[in-house]
Formats: sequence, C-alpha cells, structure tokens
Amino acid sequence: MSEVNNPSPVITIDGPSGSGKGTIARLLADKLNYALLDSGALYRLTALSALNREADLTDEATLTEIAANLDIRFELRDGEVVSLLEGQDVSHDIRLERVSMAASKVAAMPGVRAALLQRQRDFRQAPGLVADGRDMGTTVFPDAPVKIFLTASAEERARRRFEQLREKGVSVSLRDLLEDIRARDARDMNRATSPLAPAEDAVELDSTGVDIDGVLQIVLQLVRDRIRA
Ligand SMILES: Nc1ncnc2c1ncn2[C@@H]1O[C@H](COP(=O)(O)OP(=O)(O)OP(=O)(O)O)[C@@H](O)[C@H]1O
Ligand SMILES: Nc1ccn([C@H]2C[C@H](O)[C@@H](COP(=O)(O)O)O2)c(=O)n1
Repeated sequence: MSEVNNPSPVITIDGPSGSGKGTIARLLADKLNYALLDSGALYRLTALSALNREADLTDEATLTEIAANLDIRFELRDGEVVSLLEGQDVSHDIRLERVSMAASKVAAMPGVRAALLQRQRDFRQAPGLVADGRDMGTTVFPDAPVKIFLTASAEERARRRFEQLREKGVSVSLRDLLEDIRARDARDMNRATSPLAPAEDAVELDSTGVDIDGVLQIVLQLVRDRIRA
C-alpha cells in the first residue's frame, strides 16, 4: 500500500509547559525507533531569530516572514538533538527565559503558525513519528492514531522546573516559576488560533505524583493497544 493511503503512524503528545511532554516524547521515540518532532523548538527558533534581528515582536507580518524563511536544522550529536539556526548551534540559547517568553508571544500569531505548519508535517516518516507540542493532535496531525494530552498540576510543574533549574545551578524562586507557568498556560489556552486543548479523541493523562517511568509505561500500553495490537 502507498505511503499516501497508509501514512506512517504519529503519536501526538500535547499539554501545558512542564507536564513532561518532551521527556516522554524522547523516551518513546527511542523505544520505538520513531522520529521525533519537538514543535516548541520551531517557535523558539522563530523567536530567537526575531530577537537576533531586533524585530518588533508585535509585528505579525515580519514574524511570519521570519518563520517562513527560517534556516534551521536539527542534528543528532552524541544522542542529543542539536538545534542549528543559520548553521550556529543555538540549543542552549533557545531555552533562555527571554526566548521562552518571546516564543509564547510569536506562537499566538496565526501567520506564524500557518508558516510553520507544513514544516512540522514534513517530520512524518517511516516507521513513525512522536510529535510533542500544544496542537499536534488538534491541528498538525489530526489523523494521528494515538493522541495523548499530558497534564500535571501547576504546582507540580513549577516544582519540576525548579528542580531542573537547580540541577543546572540556576537560582530562581518557586513562586516566580509558578506565576510564570500560570501566565504561559493562560496565553497558550486563550489564543484564538490552535489554543492548547485536548483533541476530542485524545487520552488525558494527569502525571501529578506519577514518576517518569510510570508515565512511560502507561503511554507504551496505549501505543500497543492502538498501533501494535
Ligand atoms: N512524571 C514526572 N515526574 C517527575 N518529573 C518529571 C516528570 N515528567 C517530567 N519531569 C521533569 O519535569 C521537567 C520538565 O519536563 P519536560 O521538559 O519534559 O516538560 P515539557 O512538558 O516538555 O515542558 P515545555 O513544554 O516547557 O518544554 C524535567 O526536568 C523532567 O525531567
Ligand atoms: N505546537 C506548539 C508548540 C509550542 N508552542 C508554544 C508554547 C510555548 O509558549 C512555546 C515554546 O514551547 P515549549 O518548547 O515550551 O514546548 O511555543 C505552541 O504554541 N504550539
């Protein structure tokens, strides 16, 4: 059967910031030998490119142009995904707080989202794809056979981020992180285009109090039930 009639399966993992999407998506892709799409990285790269050009972050036409013409590549180096913007390794820079904030703003622009849509769909390949983001199951891969909406309480997500930053030697206040998470949730959930929301056919999974391996086992069972039955 042709690839058109029988496209490679996609497992979508959507959810709010800090719910563990990226962690679970990476582990799952490794386990299944699937390709991986970190769609948030595309919004972060758009934001970084805009910041580098000192573009006006409220100017949708300029940001759409930047998104449409992004010169980016992802490479696997020593088991880690490296993000290249115009040939430069920006894997560290795209995770900086000022880039996170800018990414959340550019991601609210319909023009930017439209400009990045096909680029995301192009990640689909055999034997399958794990795609993590906010609208993977609703907009980018509506035909995905497995859709997961991963959540955790805002307090738990702030604690996870706090630990993550502490391990990196970054000192932040838990209260500020919680406020930041709530602000990003509100922006992601309330934007007009592709707001953060579970697809109708998504399985909602609350990971509060469930460790990483526990979440992975639940997701693997879902995959076995729906794809590998
Ligand atoms: N079930 C879990 N229990 C405890 N810690 C977890 C769990 N899942 C993920 N974490 C930790 O929480 C932190 C955030 O996880 P991760 O980056 O995967 O979240 P995310 O949803 O991809 O966030 P973002 O959308 O902001 O990129 C990481 O330090 C990760 O190790
Ligand atoms: N499919 C997506 C992926 C990400 N975003 C937004 C959400 C965040 O504000 C920003 C960075 O994402 P992260 O790396 O933290 O997952 O991009 C989105 O709107 N849609």
